Amino acid sequence: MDNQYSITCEKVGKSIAKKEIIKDISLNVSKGEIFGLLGPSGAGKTTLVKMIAGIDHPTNGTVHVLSQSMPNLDVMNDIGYMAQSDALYGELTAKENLEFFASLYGISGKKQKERILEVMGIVNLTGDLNKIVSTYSGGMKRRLSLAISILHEPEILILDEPTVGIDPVLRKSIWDELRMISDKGTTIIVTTHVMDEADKCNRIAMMRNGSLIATGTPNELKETTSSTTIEDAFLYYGRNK
Ligand SMILES: Nc1ncnc2c1ncn2[C@@H]1O[C@H](COP(=O)(O)OP(=O)(O)OP(=O)(O)O)[C@@H](O)[C@H]1O
Repeated sequence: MDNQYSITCEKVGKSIAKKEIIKDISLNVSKGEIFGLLGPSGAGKTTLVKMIAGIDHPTNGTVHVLSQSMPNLDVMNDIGYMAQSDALYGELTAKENLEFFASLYGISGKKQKERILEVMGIVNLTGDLNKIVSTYSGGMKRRLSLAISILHEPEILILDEPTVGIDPVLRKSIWDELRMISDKGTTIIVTTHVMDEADKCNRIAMMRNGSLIATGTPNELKETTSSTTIEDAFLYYGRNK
């Protein structure tokens, strides 16, 4: 196994109830990259990231994360996963939510207190630490979910539509946070259907109907298709593949 990559998918396929949802996907993600999976609703982004996160099995092919074949319980401790819908305890405060998840990761005592303050600082929610989560706005919940996913300082961060339903100002602040996290060496996979977000990734894989239609840096994809925007490049590949 070539371990220059943090994540490798080789000929990955997934069928559910005889329907082929993911078709023959191969991709590599390098350490410290922000890798975007871009595609319309139903393209298969969530299904693919669940297999990378080790929550689901491929029907065909292999997924390796940190050189280990997935699913693998040990590697799952090195992964932070933020699902599409927030998995938070609404009746508890943000601090209580963070304490619960920190305990699950075996972070306790002084380290737990420090880390909770650190991640809430990163997502700009320090002043809201003691508020009940059900009183949070949608954007605040998304940011709290992000804080939880990075609590244990995972090497790999998998974010399924982290900015869906979030206004442009908050979206920018989340992207600034992601850039900061990746600069520290964390490998990030992020799914999105927002074309201008894809432009912020180091590399993108464009998905449609369960297949990859193109992979490259945003500039490569635009230059190869003589497009000025990622949206035009996506439309080009959609027409021609
Ligand atoms: N458990 C399941 N049973 C049957 N079909 C499923 C199941 N999970 C996903 N699918 C189908 O697989 C396809 C891909 O779904 P997936 O959620 O991976 O897409 P997506 O690109 O993440 O879309 P979105 O952006 O809307 O979340 C869809 O057609 C969906 O209906």
